[in-house]
Amino acid sequence: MDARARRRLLRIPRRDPVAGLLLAGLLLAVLVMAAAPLLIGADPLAVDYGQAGSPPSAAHPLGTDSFGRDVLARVVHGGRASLSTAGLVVLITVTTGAVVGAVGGYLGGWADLVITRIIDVFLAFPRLVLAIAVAALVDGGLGGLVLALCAVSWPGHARVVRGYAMRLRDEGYVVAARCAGASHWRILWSHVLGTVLGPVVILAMVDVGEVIIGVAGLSFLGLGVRPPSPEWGGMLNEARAFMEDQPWTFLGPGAAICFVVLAVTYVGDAIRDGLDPRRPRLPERRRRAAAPPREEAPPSGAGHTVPVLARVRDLAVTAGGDRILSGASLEIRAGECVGLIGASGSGKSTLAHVLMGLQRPPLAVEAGAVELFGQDTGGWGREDWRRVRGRHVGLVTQDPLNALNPVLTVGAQLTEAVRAHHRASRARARAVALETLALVRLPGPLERAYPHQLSGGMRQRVAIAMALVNRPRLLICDEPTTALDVSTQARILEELAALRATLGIGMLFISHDLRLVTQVAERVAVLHEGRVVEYGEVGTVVGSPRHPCTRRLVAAVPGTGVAGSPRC
Ligand SMILES: Nc1ncnc2c1ncn2[C@@H]1O[C@H](COP(=O)(O)OP(=O)(O)OP(=O)(O)O)[C@@H](O)[C@H]1O
Repeated sequence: MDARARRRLLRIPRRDPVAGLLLAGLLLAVLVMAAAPLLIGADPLAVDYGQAGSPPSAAHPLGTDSFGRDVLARVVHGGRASLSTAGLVVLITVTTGAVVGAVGGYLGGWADLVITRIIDVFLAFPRLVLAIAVAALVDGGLGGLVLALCAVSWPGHARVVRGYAMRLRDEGYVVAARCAGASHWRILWSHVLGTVLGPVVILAMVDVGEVIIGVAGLSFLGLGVRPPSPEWGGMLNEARAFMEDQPWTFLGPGAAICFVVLAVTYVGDAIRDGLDPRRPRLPERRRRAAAPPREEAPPSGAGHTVPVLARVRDLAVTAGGDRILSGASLEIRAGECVGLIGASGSGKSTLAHVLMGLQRPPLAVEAGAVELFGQDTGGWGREDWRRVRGRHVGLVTQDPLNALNPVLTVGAQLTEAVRAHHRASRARARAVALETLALVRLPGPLERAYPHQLSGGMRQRVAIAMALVNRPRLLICDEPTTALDVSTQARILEELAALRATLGIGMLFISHDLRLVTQVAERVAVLHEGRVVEYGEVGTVVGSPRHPCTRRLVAAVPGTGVAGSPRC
């Protein structure tokens, strides 16, 4: 677990005081159970018929049962059996499920087929019925109970882990590890199991509650811990006959089961939320009170009265305490192209995401403002952003394969994009889609192609068509040509410039290559460590760069003759 995850875990009691209290209660309960022989004087097995069925008193705070045994001592000692059995079951099931699921999902083929069939067989039976059958078959007291609960619990874990492993199998870093010659077992251990560990631990926490109920349930049915040894489920079973006359005999174990199951489940949930770096630290946007705009932004086409399409003012963005953007400002006017340039990690994509309202926790806007079409986006809600994204602002990213759905044809995706914003018939939407394909110089029949059937350049054109299909007023291009070869890059740039002229749209062109920016942009903003350090006409910025970072970027363009500092 990395330091950030540890910090997030330690912050849980502050973020969620109820979880903190329940965790403290659980730890206290475990401590009391562990030190039971020292703390509780009464013997949980000592029978005293003279005291049988006594109500709670100073000598017996939870009363005695029908054999005169101290209920408090039995609850505390019984908790040791319940919790240790549950812990053992969870440990075995999580390990088995993770290993089996990871092997099946990662290896695929016959191994996966056999594993999934076995999982299916286990999952086909109702959990409790299967557990009862196994426990009855083994008839081995505590050992049989553990075996029965493991038998019904591991398939659920295996199925979840298998799903993760199948996805991870084709992840770039796993493929890279394969290409580097790593063995299957090494990849399984460090890449697959290492990655699924987080979700598996969370699943295990949530499972603890269910297993405690399982232990209690089987013991209640006489299939677990054997009398006279105390165990919560077994105690409930014994108390059943005396429920009306001696209610205290079932209140103790009943309350213990309820508390532990509720506390473990709640704390498990809180840990899952706490470990998820995408969860917000505060309810989103609590800081901002501005009313969201209910009016749709002005439509594209004739009649634009707002010259500035986007304005970013002193934008400060953090991610879990780290500053990503600090006081970034720029504006994009209708019809112009602004280049945003900076070294890797300077915050370019983050700025683009904030402009599209796409930032997710841990990224948080701490200060400053983003205006789109003259409106402050600070108070916009999900629906406001949905109406603007794709309709008035389009985004083109550097990886079109990620932006396109692999199982839908190009035509279907373009049509869907039109219909997301317009009440257009399928035929009308298709006509717009074809028109847009022509605009990016792709032939109409391509609408029937799937993304994987296209070349990199064609895919990027489709991604541009997707961004333009609703004729937005502002296009954000986040390194749109990075993944392309030089000649395709040049063609795409020419086409973007032509489209800008034809459609009259404003454009933010993000790149780390100043040469590209000078080809398409009129003005350029240089981003360095989250700050716009230089902003102006391309000719001025390139001709007489003032900031060392700009000088470095300019120096990297052959033929400029400007000396740059060693580091940007
Ligand atoms: N979701 C996130 N959580 C935490 N940190 C993030 C997140 N997104 C971005 N960052 C951090 O913000 C910084 C800027 O990232 P960003 O992707 O905006 O840079 P960039 O200039 O676009 O880089 P590149 O040119 O390499 O794409 C980086 O240090 C990155 O680690």
